[in-house]
Amino acid sequence: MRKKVTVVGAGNVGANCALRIAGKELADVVLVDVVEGVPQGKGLDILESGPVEGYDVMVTGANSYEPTADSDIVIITAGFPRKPGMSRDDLLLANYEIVKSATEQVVKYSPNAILILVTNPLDAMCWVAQQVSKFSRNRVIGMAGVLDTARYRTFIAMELGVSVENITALVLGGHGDTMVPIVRLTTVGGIPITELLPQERIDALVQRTRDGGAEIVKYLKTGSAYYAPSAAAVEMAESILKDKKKVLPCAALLEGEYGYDGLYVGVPCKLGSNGIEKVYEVKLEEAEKAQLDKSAAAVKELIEVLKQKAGM
Ligand SMILES: NC(=O)c1ccc[n+]([C@@H]2O[C@H](COP(=O)([O-])OP(=O)(O)OC[C@H]3O[C@@H](n4cnc5c(N)ncnc54)[C@H](O)[C@@H]3O)[C@@H](O)[C@H]2O)c1
Ligand SMILES: O=C(O)C[C@H](O)C(=O)O
Repeated sequence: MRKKVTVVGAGNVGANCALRIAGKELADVVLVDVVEGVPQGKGLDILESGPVEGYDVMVTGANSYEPTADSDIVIITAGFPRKPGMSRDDLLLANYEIVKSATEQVVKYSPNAILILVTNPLDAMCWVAQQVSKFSRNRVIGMAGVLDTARYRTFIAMELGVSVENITALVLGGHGDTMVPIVRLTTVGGIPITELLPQERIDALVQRTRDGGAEIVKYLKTGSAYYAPSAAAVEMAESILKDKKKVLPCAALLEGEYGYDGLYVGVPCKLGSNGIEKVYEVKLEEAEKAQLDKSAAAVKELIEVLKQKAGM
């Protein structure tokens, strides 16, 4: 039977996720949004691209969750994007309400689905979805590390004038200003980046990566990035749908790994048909672990706010 993916939120990220999933013929797609007509119109528009592009899957849109029943994967993109001057954390309480209600509906109709969260602030929204769904941690996964790593790889490739395909890198931690690109494990065609660039250039690329989301917000003014984010979310969905077992940085609920418990933090995970099939614990140097601690503490602070203000 054909796979089914629901994308909640038919805005910039959601619609591009739907388009990419259809384009790769990964699954039938149901787009859901609260705005009447938008998911229906965008769904039909994507469907009508099929004859030209040469894909053949069903794409529909709805304002309710009945049509989403028995989805294999649900990608949650519903919620406000930030505007210039805002941090992702400023979206916490507004997007909490949205993610909570969307998750309740999703779970009702697709109790066996794997959830991929995109809505910001990402790590806190993963926690909300996991608390509400009560799904085991392998089935509630956050998209951030694939995007952050993609940006880091892009900037390195631009700096060195080499193919982005040659850059292997890993970004750990929460999807915020404290994310942790691991320079020590960054290679260019197998060569450590530390042998190719002076420290101050590396530091600048790391900082640009940390500011990567804000850089796009500054250009766009009305919202945030969506082409690279949708590509990243769909890479994760593809690995799950095709049981590819790719090792990708994902926000995962840690249960003691890296010394954290009950927190979503970006770490390398194996993604297969059961969702997160393994969390990899990379040996970190002291300074790297200190940075990761700082990043995890920032995520924890948001969870505390949710516990206090929203009674989660
Ligand atoms: N994790 C990441 O790396 C990452 C990357 C990009 C964007 N984001 C986040 O993804 C979210 C969406 O970004 P966007 O650019 O697509 O925004 P957008 O404004 O284009 O789209 C959001 C959509 O959500 C819909 N929506 C609102 N409440 C809803 C609900 N209860 N049910 C269903 N749909 C609802 C809106 O109507 C809108 O169509 C933002 O929170 C943004 O910060 C995260
Ligand atoms: O920066 C944002 O607000 C959106 C997203 O998290 C991103 O990194 O592009």
